Amino acid sequence: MDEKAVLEQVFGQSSSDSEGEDEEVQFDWEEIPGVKGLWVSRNFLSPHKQSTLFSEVQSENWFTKPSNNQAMRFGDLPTWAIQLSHSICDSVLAASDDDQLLPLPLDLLLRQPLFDQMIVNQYQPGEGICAHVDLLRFEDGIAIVSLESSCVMHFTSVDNELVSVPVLLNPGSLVVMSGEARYRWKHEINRRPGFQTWEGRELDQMRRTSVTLRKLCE
Ligand SMILES: O=C(O)CCC(=O)C(=O)O
Ligand SMILES: [Fe+2]
Repeated sequence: MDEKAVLEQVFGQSSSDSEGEDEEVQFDWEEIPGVKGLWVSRNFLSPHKQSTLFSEVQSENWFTKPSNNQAMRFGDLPTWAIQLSHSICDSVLAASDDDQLLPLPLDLLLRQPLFDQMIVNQYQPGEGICAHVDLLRFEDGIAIVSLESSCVMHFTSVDNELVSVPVLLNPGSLVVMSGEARYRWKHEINRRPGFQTWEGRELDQMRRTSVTLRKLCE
């Protein structure tokens, strides 16, 4: 049985086979050259799905003033986050092809639950996150969904700080990191003036909301 058939037995048919056009899981994965294990899907969420997800986040009432900028959940995630995890799984699955690498390795994709920890960040213009490798208390296989404003996330090699790879995270995009990308590269969002340039142009900064999903180590 091929890989896709195994996955469909475990998860059922991916929603891309069964739902309407707007629900279709996009198949636009891009492997970032130079950073093994780093993949981006730029059209992961349609504009309609982005606004639905954003409303779901806002209706949690976590971000009632700008100084409240982060919410964390462990264990049981809200229903919308579980649905988001399923969409991530479907999207990775949709990339499976006979001899193509999957954006997330199969053993990570098959674990249950796929994610049991979530951080939602809401960054005002100018705010970002310092270079870091995610804590080792989290397993391999991390996903980040971006909403509202684009930003450039820089990946810097732990072994050679001079090597920095910029990745554009547009609203509706999904990033997954595993293996080297997760353990051997730091990621950072520096939104101070001069650091958010893409294709020679400084990005217009607005508020940015991100949903990061991870799995705690057993
Ligand atoms: O907000 C983001 O896009 C990244 C968040 C992150 O890297 C983290 O919480 O570890
Ligand atoms: Fe991180």
